[in-house]
Amino acid sequence: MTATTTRTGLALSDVTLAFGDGDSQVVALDHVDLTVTPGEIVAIVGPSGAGKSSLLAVAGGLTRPTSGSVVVGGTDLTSLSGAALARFRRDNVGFVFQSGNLVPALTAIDQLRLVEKITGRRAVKPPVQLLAAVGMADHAKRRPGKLSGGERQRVGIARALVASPSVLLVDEPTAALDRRRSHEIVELLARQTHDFGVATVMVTHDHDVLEHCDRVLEMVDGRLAAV
Ligand SMILES: Nc1ncnc2c1ncn2[C@@H]1O[C@H](COP(=O)(O)OP(=O)(O)OP(=O)(O)O)[C@@H](O)[C@H]1O
Repeated sequence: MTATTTRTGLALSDVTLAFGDGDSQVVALDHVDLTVTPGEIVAIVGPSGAGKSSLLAVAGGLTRPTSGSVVVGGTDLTSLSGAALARFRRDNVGFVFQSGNLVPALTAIDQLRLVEKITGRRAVKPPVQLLAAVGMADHAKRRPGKLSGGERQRVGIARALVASPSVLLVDEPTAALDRRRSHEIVELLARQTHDFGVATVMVTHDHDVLEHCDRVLEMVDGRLAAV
């Protein structure tokens, strides 16, 4: 069996996330069900304050839901204690943020090697190959200050794949990019999702890039619905 068929992606079942209580209670996620299979990229759109970032935070084990279950690669995150959850997240969840979130002092290749060092695990593909897969082989020795926004985003995507995560969570990856680069980045995310068999959830305001995704869902008032 390949790694793809043994993994189970992401499953959120009846997830609710509430902040505060009484009159001031805010329900950020309201009985959300979401299953993303390995090799599938799902886009989440929706108005500001609808709960999109909350969904990513809960799916990645950064925030515990008030109720419901979150299963990543077959493990129920709600069953893990703090330290175990942090370890699990490090080894199984990849995050890609708006601007790449790279370490300024490190070259592109060293951003990837740092993850190998921190996790103590060798990447499934060597860092050089991961950089080549995102079209950054020629820029391996450059630091973020010498890269464009799109290039930084590519390195961020390669870095998120180092630990061979079950789940890739992507927040507004095209916010800092022009139209052409936005298409390139989301096409790349979709290709890597399919090639690596990772279950990807991407939050975006950019309706232009939705064509590259396997499924589009809309979040309104903490609820998810098909578009
Ligand atoms: N730590 C918190 N404490 C209290 N309320 C919060 C907290 N985090 C988020 N919220 C509230 O939960 C709701 C959902 O917020 P969330 O950031 O998930 O929305 P979003 O769809 O990502 O918005 P945007 O598109 O503006 O980033 C909002 O009403 C927000 O004010």
